[in-house]
Amino acid sequence: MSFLSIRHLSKSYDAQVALHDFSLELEKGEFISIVGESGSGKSTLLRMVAGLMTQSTGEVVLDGTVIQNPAQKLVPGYDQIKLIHQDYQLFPNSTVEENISRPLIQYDADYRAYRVNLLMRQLGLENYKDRLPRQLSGGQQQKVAIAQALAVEPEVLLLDEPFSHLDSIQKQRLIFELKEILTEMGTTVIFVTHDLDDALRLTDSLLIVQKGKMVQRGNSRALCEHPKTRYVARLFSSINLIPDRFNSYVRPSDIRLRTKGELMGHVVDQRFLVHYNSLQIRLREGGHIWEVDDPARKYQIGDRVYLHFDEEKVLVLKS
Ligand SMILES: Nc1ncnc2c1ncn2[C@@H]1O[C@H](COP(=O)(O)OP(=O)(O)OP(=O)(O)O)[C@@H](O)[C@H]1O
Repeated sequence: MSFLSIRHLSKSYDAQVALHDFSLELEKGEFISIVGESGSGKSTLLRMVAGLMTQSTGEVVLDGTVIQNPAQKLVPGYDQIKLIHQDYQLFPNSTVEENISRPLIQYDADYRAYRVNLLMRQLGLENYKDRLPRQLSGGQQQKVAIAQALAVEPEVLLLDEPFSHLDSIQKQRLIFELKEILTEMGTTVIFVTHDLDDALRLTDSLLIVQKGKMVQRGNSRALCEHPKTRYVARLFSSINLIPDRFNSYVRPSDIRLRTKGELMGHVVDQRFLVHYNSLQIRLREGGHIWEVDDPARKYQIGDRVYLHFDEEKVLVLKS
């Protein structure tokens, strides 16, 4: 049996289904990122896994124990399962050190000091230990909230877009640091986000949700090369609809530009990106605009180009 089993979990709010028959098995220490657009049921899922929301159907089992929901448990939630979201709440009149040590109040003082110092060191908070939350940046406050959640060494950590207040450099650094700490602790992690790049910084193990349903699970390569739906395909890059073919698409990176051929268009816009120029090309046939990579940076606005792609690169996708 897996360490964490989520079995046929569903949640409806009145007539609206927020999560539909969701199942997932995770081993101890496994990381998974769940990617889905806003409203796809990610937060609802995590709150039920943490025992903070009552499900409509299904159950969550952690290491053989059924997680009780708020209708069954007087004080909802578990020390073994911590949920961190972007609207963390620190104690405003307590220092960084006090905030992190609060959850350890019932532990031995030596252990408490050891654990708080370790977390402050791991998260680079040592120089701020005597500051109050309002004297910290958003990123530092977020680190304190993470340290607070990790103080009791939870077995499962649920991350609900906790990095959205941070700028991208801070976010990349924090995800990298967190990955090291959580791997060392052997924590099982579910990270939900709408941002595929963030998801992949934590783990290559992905699960995609759409409208409350799991649509696909796999590593980034499998999902990029064999997406089941347009939404999954578009997480990796834009896709171009092939004229006169049913639900068939090709990625900008799978198109080659030539000076002769059948599918003709004109470059109408050009953007410099790190590894290539991104071109907008208006097809002669049907006037569709395609996005195409130009790695040789050869073509300019106004140029006539011919577009080629291999048949094996064509993606046939459901909506
Ligand atoms: N308390 C509630 N009452 C009624 N509907 C709700 C409630 N909470 C969430 N919903 C609805 O359930 C659906 C799933 O919401 P949820 O917050 O789980 O999605 P999400 O993927 O986490 O979205 P986001 O990324 O925007 O946080 C949405 O359509 C939302 O409007």
